[in-house]
Amino acid sequence: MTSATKVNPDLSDERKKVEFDVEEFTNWYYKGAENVAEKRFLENFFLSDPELEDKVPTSYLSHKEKYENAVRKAVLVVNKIKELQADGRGGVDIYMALLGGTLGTAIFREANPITVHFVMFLPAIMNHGTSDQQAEWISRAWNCNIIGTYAQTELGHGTYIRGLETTATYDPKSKEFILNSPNLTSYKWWPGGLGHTTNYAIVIAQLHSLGKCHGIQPFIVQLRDEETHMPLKGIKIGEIGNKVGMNTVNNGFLAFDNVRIPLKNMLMKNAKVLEDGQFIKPKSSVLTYGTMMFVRVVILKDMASYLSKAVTIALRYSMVRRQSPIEPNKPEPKIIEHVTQQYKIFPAIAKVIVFKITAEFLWDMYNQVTHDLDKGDLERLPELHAISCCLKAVCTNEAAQAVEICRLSTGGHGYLNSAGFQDIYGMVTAAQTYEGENTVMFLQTARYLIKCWEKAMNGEKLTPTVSYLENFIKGRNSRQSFQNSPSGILKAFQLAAAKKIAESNKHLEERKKYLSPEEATNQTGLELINASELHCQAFLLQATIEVLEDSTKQTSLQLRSVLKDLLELYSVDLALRYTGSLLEFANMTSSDIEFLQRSLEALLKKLRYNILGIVDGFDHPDQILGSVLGTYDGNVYENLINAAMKSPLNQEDVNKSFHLYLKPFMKSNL
Ligand SMILES: CCCCCCCCCCCCCCCC(=O)SCCNC(=O)CCNC(=O)[C@H](O)C(C)(C)COP(=O)(O)OP(=O)(O)OC[C@H]1O[C@@H](n2cnc3c(N)ncnc32)[C@H](O)[C@@H]1OP(=O)(O)O
Ligand SMILES: Cc1cc2nc3c(=O)[nH]c(=O)nc-3n(C[C@H](O)[C@H](O)[C@H](O)COP(=O)(O)OP(=O)(O)OC[C@H]3O[C@@H](n4cnc5c(N)ncnc54)[C@H](O)[C@@H]3O)c2cc1C
Repeated sequence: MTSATKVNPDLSDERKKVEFDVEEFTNWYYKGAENVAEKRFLENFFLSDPELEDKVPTSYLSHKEKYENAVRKAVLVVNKIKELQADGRGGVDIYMALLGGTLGTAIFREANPITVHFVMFLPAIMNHGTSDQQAEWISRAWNCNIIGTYAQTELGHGTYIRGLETTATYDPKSKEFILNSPNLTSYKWWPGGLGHTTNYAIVIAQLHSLGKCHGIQPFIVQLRDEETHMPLKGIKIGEIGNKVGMNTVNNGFLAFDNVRIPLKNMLMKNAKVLEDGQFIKPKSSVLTYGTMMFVRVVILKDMASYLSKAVTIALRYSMVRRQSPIEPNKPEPKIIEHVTQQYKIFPAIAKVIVFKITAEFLWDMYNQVTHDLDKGDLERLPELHAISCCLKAVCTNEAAQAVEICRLSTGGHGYLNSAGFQDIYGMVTAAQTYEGENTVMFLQTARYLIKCWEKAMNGEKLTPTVSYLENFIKGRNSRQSFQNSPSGILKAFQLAAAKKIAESNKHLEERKKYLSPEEATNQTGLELINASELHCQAFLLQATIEVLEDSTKQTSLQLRSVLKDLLELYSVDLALRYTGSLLEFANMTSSDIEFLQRSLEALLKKLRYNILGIVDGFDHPDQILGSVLGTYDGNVYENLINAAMKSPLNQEDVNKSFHLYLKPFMKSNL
């Protein structure tokens, strides 16, 4: 962690003021010293390999060079993982660490080009394949003998997947499916790695058999020859072009012209087609959507990781950058002394902890529900779908906003690629759209909330994430005055969510009197989103309060007290961001707002000298941060000039454009 160079005294002075044991926080954050040791081992194992180091910063590479460099590294990384596994080290977790998160993005900067193979292609075979299909494909895919993608989205449809247009028509004579892209809008568009990396895909297509359409189903399709990598007959394939971020991913397009695949290539764990073409329905049609749910769950953890990098860069920089005297005739202070600067960064640090805790909570819930599904029990599937949709939306939206604020908090230098924000921003903003566009995700949760509301009104028992609606109906919370504490703010959010759900339902029902249910839902969309967001914020706070309470029982008093301050900061900031809803629905008064404002300011002050310990405790080595502004030693000005010198333009004193264009132009103007 410590750098060999001399640490900027401004930063070393700050470190002396931290009142808790940073290593204790690190062990708490990563759930044990063993996990920390493993994390550090992995970081060192991968980041000390000179083959994985970029001689020229990747931002100076062309689109093609970036891609080729990323594929080279992806192969190296998987080979290194196999090396570790041969030594009996690690399992699936190693892959997770390298597909996204901090280690993966440190190596690839923009993204790992084969992430979709591991997080979607393989899980789709595991979730939707029969045991025979798993036996045929899993080990080849796991060993990367074949590399696949998940081809669902088309030029014309991404959200409304029932509207996909690619067809898979069963031919009982040859016992094959014939895949076709009937028009331009049916071209697959976006799948990660599809352009030039993958040779297989899970293709989601409309199944036609015996003259009937049976809706979308997953098929495993070979796209390229395993030796030559040439696209197979009838397959048109390419890359969709460069993007805001994630440029190493090679997202692609794909079209089929009478491509035949055998019957056994439809993934048939749920729905089935028999040899004679008869279609056997799945237990539930939404089981086809399982792979998307898995990724929505892992995205949350990813958001905590990316944001933890952004806040580390912003805070360390703010503790060495000096600008603008606060008192006339006094020296220029560190910019962190400007209270507005503290407000830009401290609440975002609290968010990292809240997102991480909730991500782990959701991961446990996902494992429980999928375990139940394997036994044929689908009861908690709608609840998991609903909570994962709104969490994906809130956490990616908030991470994107917070990363941008962190960038702004570093002024002009933050706009440089070498500051590291651009790559982080590219990753978090992509997640607002992929795996379900966020507005659509909020509406999915709202659909569930309205159903729960109706159930609760009928006196039916609700599942844990919505049980507060029962309490509301029984009138337990409604008369309470607003309490300025995390649990008081939680109650206010639950009350506001319940009232907003009730109000949306009322307006929905009114509209249903003269509109179709679907159009009534459309007209009520703004309120439904609002209800969904309030519900999600309540859940994030509740999960954090419960986990913090439990997990800090064994920690030192000093650490517990800082974590308590961070939880208070998170909840006070949350309440202030939602004063409109809380004033409207949760017995909040204007004097409560004034009090919250004072609490916010007091908490910023209280955390001022401990907050560096938290970002240091995230334990990101300089290579993970990849930022000239965030290095542990705080020598930002040396880093800035060193990074500038790596610009290809700085490798010569005079660029040829001077002789070609500028000189003739400047002389002719004489
Ligand atoms: C550190 C860690 C590193 C980690 C490692 C890095 C990881 C991070 C890298 C990732 C990299 C990925 C790259 C992006 C990969 C793509 O983006 S793949 C493409 C993803 N596409 C989408 O998500 C499309 C979004 N659209 C949809 O999900 C659905 O079509 C919609 C919006 C839910 C609508 O579908 P629909 O059939 O019209 O559904 P609808 O009529 O609204 O509802 C029908 C019923 O199904 C239910 N339902 C809908 N969906 C589901 C579901 N999934 N489950 C259960 N029930 C469902 C509804 O609740 C509803 O239930 P009822 O109310 O009727 O009881
Ligand atoms: C970086 C990246 C990687 C991706 N990787 C993959 C991949 O590997 N595989 C794959 O199959 N796909 C992938 N995708 C595609 C992605 O899943 C879709 O882009 C996403 O689901 C949104 O669909 P869309 O593009 O059709 O947006 P649209 O649905 O067209 O959204 C456009 C607007 O319409 C609104 N809208 C649409 N429907 C509704 C509704 N019902 N109610 C209210 N508003 C609505 C949306 O809110 C949005 O504002 C990727 C996308 C990106 C950006």
